[in-house]
Amino acid sequence: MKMAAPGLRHGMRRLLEVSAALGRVCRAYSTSQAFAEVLRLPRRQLTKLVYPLQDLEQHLAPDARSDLCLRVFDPSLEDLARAESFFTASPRNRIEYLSSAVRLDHAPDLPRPEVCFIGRSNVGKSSLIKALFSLAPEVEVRVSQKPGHTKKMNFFKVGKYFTLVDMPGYGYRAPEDFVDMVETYLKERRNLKRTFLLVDSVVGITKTDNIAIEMCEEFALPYVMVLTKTDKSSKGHLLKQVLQIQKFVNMQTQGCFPQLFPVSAVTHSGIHLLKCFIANITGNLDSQLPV
Ligand SMILES: Nc1nc2c(ncn2[C@@H]2O[C@H](COP(=O)(O)OP(=O)(O)OP(=O)(O)O)[C@@H](O)[C@H]2O)c(=O)[nH]1
Ligand SMILES: [Mg+2]
Repeated sequence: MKMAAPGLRHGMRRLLEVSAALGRVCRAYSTSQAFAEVLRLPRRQLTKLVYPLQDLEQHLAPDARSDLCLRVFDPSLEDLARAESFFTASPRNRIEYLSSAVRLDHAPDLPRPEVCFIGRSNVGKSSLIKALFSLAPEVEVRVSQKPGHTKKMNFFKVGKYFTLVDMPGYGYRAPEDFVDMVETYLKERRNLKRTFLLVDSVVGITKTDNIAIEMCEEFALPYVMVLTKTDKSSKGHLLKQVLQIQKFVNMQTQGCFPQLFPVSAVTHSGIHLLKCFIANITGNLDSQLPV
């Protein structure tokens, strides 16, 4: 019998590792159908979908790899499967739109931990929330090609676990009362655990983004940078933008989480990891991961 070529042997070992992981995850949790399908993907596709920064890292020269913070938050496939369950609607886990508010004192009074999504008009905030809720298809999240579509703060309840808030965008066609509404919310919302600041990965950090970054820094908010629309760029362009934004975060910010979260609402790349991060920072993962 012929020996398998080294590359093939390596490939087979990987495949065995993946099926072992799949077995472990499925035994540990009643893994949702959708995530079980993700786990069945070939390794490279799985990495691209679930750990997009690790996928990009493979294309970096060895000396540039240390620039990228990609394992500060490094959950296992088991952690990801657990996080999926919070985002899966069922009669026992109701995921629903709660209410909208234009002023903080109109916001629902909820004891649960909250996270919010801010960013320029059209950057993809509502689309991202819609992608996070893909396993809760009854929740309606409105997206539009026209910038300035979301005019109010929209509150969504995720079971008994946490609340997500979709914000109006800043910049072009922002609502007039934007500053009062959003600044007051960010400054005073007591149960706000983390702010996700969305930046368009095609364009990079703009002047308008800088104003929002300065605001987060000034209020000493813990925030996380999410890079949207990663499906629109070539790998090379995306890599260039990611490295530039990473450099900015390393050199010029205090309150920003060091690891970037590239996502696509179209391919769902990075969405599972972000769900897991949200479950973790709201204190809902059994094994709290260091962040
Ligand atoms: N290709 C691609 N298009 C996206 C993605 N996310 C959003 N878009 C598109 O970008 C446009 C704006 O998306 P929204 O989600 O409404 O943006 P928003 O940040 O909520 O905008 P405002 O509510 O106006 O502040 C829509 O045409 C979306 O289809 C993505 O990941 N990939
Ligand atoms: Mg919107």
